Amino acid sequence: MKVTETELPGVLVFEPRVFGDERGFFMETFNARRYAEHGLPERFVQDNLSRSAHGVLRGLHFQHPNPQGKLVSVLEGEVFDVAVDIRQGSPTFGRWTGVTLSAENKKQFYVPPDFAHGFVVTSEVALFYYKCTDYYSPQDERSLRWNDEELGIEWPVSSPTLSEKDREAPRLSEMGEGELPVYGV
Ligand SMILES: Cc1cn([C@H]2C[C@H](O)[C@@H](COP(=O)(O)OP(=O)(O)O[C@H]3O[C@@H](C)C(=O)[C@@H](O)[C@H]3O)O2)c(=O)[nH]c1=O
Repeated sequence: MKVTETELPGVLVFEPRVFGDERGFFMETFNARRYAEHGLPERFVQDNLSRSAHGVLRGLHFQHPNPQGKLVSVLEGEVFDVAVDIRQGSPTFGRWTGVTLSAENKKQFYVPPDFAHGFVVTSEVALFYYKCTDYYSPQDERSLRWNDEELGIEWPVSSPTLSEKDREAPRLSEMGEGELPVYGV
């Protein structure tokens, strides 16, 4: 398994080993012991699957309190996936990093707890599959504006399809007292 660090400490790209043969291929999509060697928690408690059409953008999402770390991947199609450091006081506060995930490249992206996460679909359809370190908590879920100028995320799609919640999401500077996580807490 190849593991690549990004410019945001803790945000990692995994490329699992793929065993191809005349039947097709085999790969381990998660192995608690091996992923823990790279700092991931051994315990993931919820798995999610979403299907989206080309140009759909889901995000930027986070839970506070009760944050979720997410190990995300694509089973069909292709997305551009983004993690944003929203921890107040972090040396990399407000910075983002992104990676193309596809069924073909089989990359996985680890977005640690307290980072905002989002993706946009660049193929006709995408099946997006991810593991979470904590449970969905509707009262704690928050959305951050996908095109906040302060973040300057270079999305490959200019007029994405958004949920109502994501269309109305506040910018980072508009987040209220106690709505953002604090670095090191
Ligand atoms: C995320 C989630 C949603 N739901 C329900 C609530 C709602 O009625 C419906 C659709 O929810 P959403 O619109 O929030 O789905 P979606 O926009 O796909 O939300 C997801 O976006 C990506 C970017 C993430 O990082 C995820 O953590 C999650 O926030 O599914 C659950 O029951 N459990 C869950 O874990």
